[in-house]
Amino acid sequence: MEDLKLVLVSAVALVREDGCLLLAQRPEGKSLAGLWEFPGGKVEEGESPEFALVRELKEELGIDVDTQDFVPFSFASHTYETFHLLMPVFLCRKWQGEPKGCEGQSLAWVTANDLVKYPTPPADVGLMDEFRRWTGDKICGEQKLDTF
Ligand SMILES: Nc1nc2c([nH]c(=O)n2[C@@H]2O[C@H](COP(=O)(O)OP(=O)(O)OP(=O)(O)O)[C@@H](O)[C@H]2O)c(=O)[nH]1
Ligand SMILES: [Mg+2]
Repeated sequence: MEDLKLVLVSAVALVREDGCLLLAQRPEGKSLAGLWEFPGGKVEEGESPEFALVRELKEELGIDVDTQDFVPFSFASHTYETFHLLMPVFLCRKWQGEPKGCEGQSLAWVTANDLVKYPTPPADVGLMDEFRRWTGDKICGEQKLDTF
């Protein structure tokens, strides 16, 4: 267990003006295929998590983002069978372009309430709960969706 390699993956909660969150479905042939995840990918040698995310969002979704528009949200630390995943998750509400599944993956804009209908990788379960709470706080705190 202690011999597992640490894999650093950078991911993002892209939140639309109406408060919906973008989920991407892992394509056939990849590990955890069919499960719904935060867009992102592995941080390569010499990259910052933010830069890796800018690159991944261009490759996977065809959108342009500015690292200044990333706000740290949370992170996952999860032991899989063959590696340990450390995944910072940023929040981002501003980007250029319309997200598309550039690698053949399906995309879905999901309300916080509907997140339960989208099965996620084991590492993401707590993060989805956290996102739901975060959204609930925004609405219950008399702040309307347009202040997201
Ligand atoms: N992007 C992303 N990866 C996640 C999430 N949750 C989670 O366990 N992972 C795991 O993180 C690992 C790396 O993600 P990835 O497959 O997106 O990496 P990548 O884009 O660089 O793809 P590649 O390695 O095929 O080039 C995978 O084992 C994946 O299952 C998540 O919410 N988003
Ligand atoms: Mg990826």
